[in-house]
Amino acid sequence: MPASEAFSRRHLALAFAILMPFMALALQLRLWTSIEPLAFMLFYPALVVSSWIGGRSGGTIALILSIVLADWFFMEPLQSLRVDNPTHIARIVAFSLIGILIIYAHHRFQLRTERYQNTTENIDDVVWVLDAETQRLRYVSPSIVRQLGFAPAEIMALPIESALTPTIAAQVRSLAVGDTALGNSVTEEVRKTRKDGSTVWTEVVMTQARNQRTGRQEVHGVSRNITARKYAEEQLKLSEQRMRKMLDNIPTAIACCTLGSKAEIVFLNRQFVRIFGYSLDEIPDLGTWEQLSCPDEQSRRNLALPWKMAVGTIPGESAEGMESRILCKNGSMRDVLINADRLEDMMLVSFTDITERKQAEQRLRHMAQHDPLTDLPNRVLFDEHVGVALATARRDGSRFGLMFIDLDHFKNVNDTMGHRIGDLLLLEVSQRLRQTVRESDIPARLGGDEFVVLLQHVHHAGDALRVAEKIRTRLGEPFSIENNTFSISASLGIAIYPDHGKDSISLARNADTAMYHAKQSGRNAIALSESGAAA
Ligand SMILES: Nc1nc2c(ncn2[C@@H]2O[C@H](COP(=O)(O)OP(=O)(O)OP(=O)(O)O)[C@@H](O)[C@H]2O)c(=O)[nH]1
Repeated sequence: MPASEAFSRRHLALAFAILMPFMALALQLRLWTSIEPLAFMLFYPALVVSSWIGGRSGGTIALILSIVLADWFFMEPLQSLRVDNPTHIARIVAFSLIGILIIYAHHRFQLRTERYQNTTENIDDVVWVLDAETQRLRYVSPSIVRQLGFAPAEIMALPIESALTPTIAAQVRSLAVGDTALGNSVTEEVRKTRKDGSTVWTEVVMTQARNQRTGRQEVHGVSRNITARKYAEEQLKLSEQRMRKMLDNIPTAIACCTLGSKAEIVFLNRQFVRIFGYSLDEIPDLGTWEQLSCPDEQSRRNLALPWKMAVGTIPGESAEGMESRILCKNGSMRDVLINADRLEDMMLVSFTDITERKQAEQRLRHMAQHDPLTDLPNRVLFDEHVGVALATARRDGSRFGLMFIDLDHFKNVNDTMGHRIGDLLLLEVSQRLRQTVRESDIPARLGGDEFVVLLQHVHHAGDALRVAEKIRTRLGEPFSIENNTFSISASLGIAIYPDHGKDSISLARNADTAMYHAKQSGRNAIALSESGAAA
């Protein structure tokens, strides 16, 4: 009830209490001079005030008093009242008014009492009032029986530490010394022990107050049973802890981020930190993570794409399978497969480390395309390069050359110095080939002692012949392998696109034939294909 309303009601009641005796006195002085007026002057204020304050008992007193008053003062005169006498009519009206006011006041108090009792007795919350000065509970609502198993009287008899718990008692004390005009309020959650020994969680809201009747400082409290909510919260916390533990122990790196445009990262599992080296403090949002982990535009796009795709999906759906290369904090690169799953209010992005798988794939691919002894491209890869060179030359109208190289009498090396020295010689030959040709030219080993070089951007046959001569000279220089110094020679055959063939098969055949001619001419020689393009 607002203070101003309480103030006006109280003053209205007091005004009546003062006014009515005077009114009755005036009437009595005129009509019943034989009765001592002061004798009933006391009854009127008593009647009004008892009804005003008293609730049920006050109402009962008011009723008894009104019967006594009516019987004592009104019955006899009423019988002698005469309606043709204006003074008598005024008396009847005045006494009726007094009666109505008493009944009205009593009715208001009954209503208020009932409302108050309904509120405090039927709700599960416990309402209590503490006198700040005595530090004792002045009122505890009956619902305390349901909440703690104690009767209100039992609780009120206890010191506040036991009745309200030491935490609440401390809060109450600090509120009690504060300025009540501020109406400060404190909320605290505490666990209390019930009479049967079980525990109950309560949320206690305490407010400074001043008793309007007595003017004493009080603390009003409402204790609400929140055991069910606490249990649910604890279950939720446990389930969250379990979930985090599970996420921490899976081999996939996980990042959870918000759905907003900033995509703030709210959780990283242990595997994420272990793989990439970044902690949550270092990558608060997706933008920062992209800047740090994606050195190039393409990987940045690949990293962000699953996020963006999943944001557009409905909760529960996911965007899968984008591969990206991530730069880790320690400078190493990791290949990851990124999946994004949209949850209700956030995004769960998982990174599966596929670096080893990628490396294994790379190794297999390399093995399938390279010669194991010299690590030069093998026939498979060489054919791919020739295919690309053909497409480019056809488009640009440019030329390229195919050069076949076969070592002369290599069998002798194997036979005289052993297969191992033969292998080392082949390795050395491959290195000399690499060193002699341009970066853009592609040497390869077709098998045995047969090598081939793809000569890119040849303007005319003379260019290819010059390279061939360089190779022939370089291979003719002495080899020094495991304290064995010896010399070999090689025969080389050249075919130029499109002069000696317009496809890879005819080019290869013509280069091989030219090489055969070089052999035939006495070895350690170079021969240019003599075949025309039609051959
Ligand atoms: N050490 C070694 N020898 C190989 C390898 N592959 C093939 N060879 C040998 O290389 C020799 C190739 O000989 P050919 O090219 O037929 O004949 P050549 O002795 O070189 O004589 P010309 O070619 O006629 O000058 C054979 O003896 C093969 O056994 C290899 O990987 N390592």
